[in-house]
Amino acid sequence: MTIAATTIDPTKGPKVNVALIQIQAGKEGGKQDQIKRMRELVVQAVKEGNDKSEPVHLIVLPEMWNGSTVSVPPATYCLADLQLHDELLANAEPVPEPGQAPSEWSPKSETIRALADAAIESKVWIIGGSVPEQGTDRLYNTATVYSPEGELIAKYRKTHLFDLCLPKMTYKESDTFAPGDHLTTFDTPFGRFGLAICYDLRFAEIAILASRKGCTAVFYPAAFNTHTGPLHWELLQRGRALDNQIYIATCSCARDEAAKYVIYGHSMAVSPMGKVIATAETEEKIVYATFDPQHIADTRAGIPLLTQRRFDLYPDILAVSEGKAQ
Ligand SMILES: NC(=O)CCC(=O)C(=O)O
Repeated sequence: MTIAATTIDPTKGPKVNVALIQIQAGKEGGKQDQIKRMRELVVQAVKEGNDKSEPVHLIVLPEMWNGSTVSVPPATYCLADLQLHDELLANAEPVPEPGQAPSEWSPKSETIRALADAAIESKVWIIGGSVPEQGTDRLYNTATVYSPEGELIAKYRKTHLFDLCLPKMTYKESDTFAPGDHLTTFDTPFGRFGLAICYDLRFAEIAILASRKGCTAVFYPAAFNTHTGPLHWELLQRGRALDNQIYIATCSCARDEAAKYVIYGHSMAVSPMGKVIATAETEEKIVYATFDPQHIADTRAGIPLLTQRRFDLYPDILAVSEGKAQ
């Protein structure tokens, strides 16, 4: 397998200003309250960017931010609590396909429509975090992307589900959700970007492929946990950025210490040199970062990983894992 490089060039083009909205989810109120808060924060991010003369081009929301109750917070997929399934079903909605006209969207797609409206209202690109998608027969953990015209540009169903068995916690996201079956990149006037969700960050291949396809950055809407977060969260992001010499950005929900699943927070942007360029603590906050193609160029010129890669020496990784090659 040759992972072909692309002609899309992340070392050229305009800078892009991003805002990562670390929204508080699930503390009180319901889905409509979450949607209302999301819209306020999008407006605030755009205003703050304009006030600083650094207009925000692209806004990111976290994983499962549209959840509702105190007792069963979003991103709590531990099916030891059977209520959870009902909760996710209650918040789930159909997610249209990219390119489908908004007039054809289901009236039940409330979060999707609100995200599209927010993009139009603020004339900004939005990565709408993820929501529970009601598919024809299964639920998916699905992220979406909107243009400033409110078009649904891309849709990504989490491909690696959070099934973890640690001494202090067991999660089996795959009991609730079905995995997606394809990876996603999307194009904007300021470059190509990769999109994945939370636990996907642990799978290096997604960022490798995104970088080979010419992405400037990979975005991960997320809701990491407080057991693994302290050791792994920043390390994974810096590793993904450094290996691929691209930007990496995560957007988490804010922390609620009283929740059953305590979210780590610490939304973050990391440079191609592996430096944390912007981050939050645990509270609700908007994190701002600028991605500069020239910095990608300088990093790649100084440490020429791309031209030194020896694909002639690397075996066909997929074939090896399938037992078709050694
Ligand atoms: N929502 C998730 O995918 C959580 C992933 C996580 O916490 C991890 O340790 O991995």
